[in-house]
Amino acid sequence: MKKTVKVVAAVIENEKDEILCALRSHDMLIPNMWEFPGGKVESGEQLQEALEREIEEELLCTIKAHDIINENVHEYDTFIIHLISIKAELISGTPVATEHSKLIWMPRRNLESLVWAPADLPAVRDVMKQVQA
Ligand SMILES: Nc1nc2c([nH]c(=O)n2[C@H]2C[C@H](O)[C@@H](COP(=O)(O)OP(=O)(O)OP(=O)(O)O)O2)c(=O)[nH]1
Repeated sequence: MKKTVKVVAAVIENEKDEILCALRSHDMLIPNMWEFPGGKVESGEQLQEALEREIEEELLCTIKAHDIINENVHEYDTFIIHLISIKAELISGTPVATEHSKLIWMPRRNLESLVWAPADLPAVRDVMKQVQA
């Protein structure tokens, strides 16, 4: 039976209506695909708490995690992912790619031009549909 992993991912927007996108490096699982940065939820952790920790560890900046935008269960060849994409706000610092090969701020309307990890596509569509408040 395939293992299911619970992953939280941050949809961080800047003041120019651009979204932070991260390119998985060639030596990561699901290599060379774009994702919303984040990682696995540890046992006993709240979703928002897990996301804030992962971003601090991976991007060396502080975010505040808000509401869930999309939840998607996707079956990869070797595991099943329960991906929870969460709206988040940059509180301090500048995101730095410590594990990813690249970070970019992408205008919301252009998100679909990137090659996303397959599990992310429903979240990407939802993010593109959201209009600026
Ligand atoms: N972070 C993140 N992972 C994603 C996304 N879409 C997607 O399929 N994944 C997959 C890739 C990985 O197999 C898994 C998350 O693993 P990870 O390597 O980012 O998480 P982690 O930092 O907690 O992992 P680890 O190094 O502790 O093993 O989920 C996404 O948008 N964000």
